[in-house]
Amino acid sequence: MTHEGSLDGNEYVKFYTRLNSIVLEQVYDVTKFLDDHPGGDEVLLSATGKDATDDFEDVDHSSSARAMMDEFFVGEIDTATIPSKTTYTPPKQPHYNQDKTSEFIIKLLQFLVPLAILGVAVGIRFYTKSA
Ligand code: HEM
Repeated sequence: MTHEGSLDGNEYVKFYTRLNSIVLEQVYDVTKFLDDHPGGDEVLLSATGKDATDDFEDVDHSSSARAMMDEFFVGEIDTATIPSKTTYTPPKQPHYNQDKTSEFIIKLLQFLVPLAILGVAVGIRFYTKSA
């Protein structure tokens, strides 16, 4: 499960908090709450894609704030499935022919073959004329 990305084509922002021990984490999508959050959108954005438990608790949110969270609850994820590091995989490059030798030979043939045909034609004409 990704922590930031696109859901049904709409951008969404999520953070998650610890729930009973460290096995499961609760994921919240706060995209629609960004503009309405009394603490501002910047703190929410800074808490996305990571465990925001401490950030959330540090503020000492009221019980009504905690009740509001249900609205943005997405689901639970197994911490074991969260990658500790996201590795960058570059997009696949089109395959370029690194070996330029075959390209050179083709170019050379494109030049030499018509020349050879012309040579043969001239040769034939020359010999048939003299005969
Ligand atoms: C779905 C998640 C969240 C909800 C529903 C929520 C809701 C609220 C609400 C209702 C308040 C007004 C004060 C109160 O009633 O406690 C508030 C304030 C605040 N919240 Fe959140 N919050 C959420 C997540 C977060 C997170 C993840 C952070 C930190 C990264 C954060 C940081 C703050 C801050 C800094 C304030 C301002 C406190 C102040 O001015 O005294 N909130 N939030």
